[in-house]
Amino acid sequence: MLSNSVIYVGSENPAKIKAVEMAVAHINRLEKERCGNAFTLEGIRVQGHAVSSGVSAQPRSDEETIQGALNRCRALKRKAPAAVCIGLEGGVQESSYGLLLTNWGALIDEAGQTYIAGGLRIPLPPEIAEAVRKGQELGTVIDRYAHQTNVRQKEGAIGILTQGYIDRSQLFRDIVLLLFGQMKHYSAAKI
Ligand SMILES: O=P(O)(O)OP(=O)(O)OP(=O)(O)OC[C@H]1O[C@@H](n2cnc3c(O)ncnc32)[C@H](O)[C@@H]1O
Ligand SMILES: [Mg+2]
Repeated sequence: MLSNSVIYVGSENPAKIKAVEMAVAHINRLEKERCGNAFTLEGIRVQGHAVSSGVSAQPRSDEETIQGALNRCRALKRKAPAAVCIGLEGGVQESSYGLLLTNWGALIDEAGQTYIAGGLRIPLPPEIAEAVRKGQELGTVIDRYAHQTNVRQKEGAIGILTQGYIDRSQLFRDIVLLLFGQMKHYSAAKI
């Protein structure tokens, strides 16, 4: 059990906050099945706070995207030193297979240990990739592509490009599970 009853997320984007809530619910279900009461997040509240990512609005490499996730959780940790803080960041990465959609997360635990984890990645279609390479934000380009508004706060580019088989919250949920999983693994008996 965490001593602090709030987990902070460095964003007010509902897709990201929902992702952390989904991860917490998944862990509680899993731990109940395993009767592993040592690691429960029962009763934990998830709270979003807008903080600066400290990188460009559209990170263009894994390095920059990881940095953005780290900056977000470090900014939160300065505000709430005793809490678990999470930063989630979307970005793109150039490859010989096209421009890839990428997502990264970072978590600082109660003891101050930092963990990072990456998410699923798929190539962006050439017309989206071209617009992003020219300097536009993916969030803007995907809205135009999907004839929708605020896709980034809903199913995300991943949801649009996979017909909703995987949406942005599910993608970030898995990243958050990788973060909590590592936290549990490396901090073992402490929780
Ligand atoms: O309020 P914040 O937390 O900043 O949420 P955001 O939607 O802007 O998300 P990010 O800053 O993490 O994403 C960086 C950029 O990549 C874009 N992006 C990344 N993944 C996306 C997705 O799945 N759908 C739409 N836009 C995405 C987003 O619009 C930003 O321009
Ligand atoms: Mg942003």
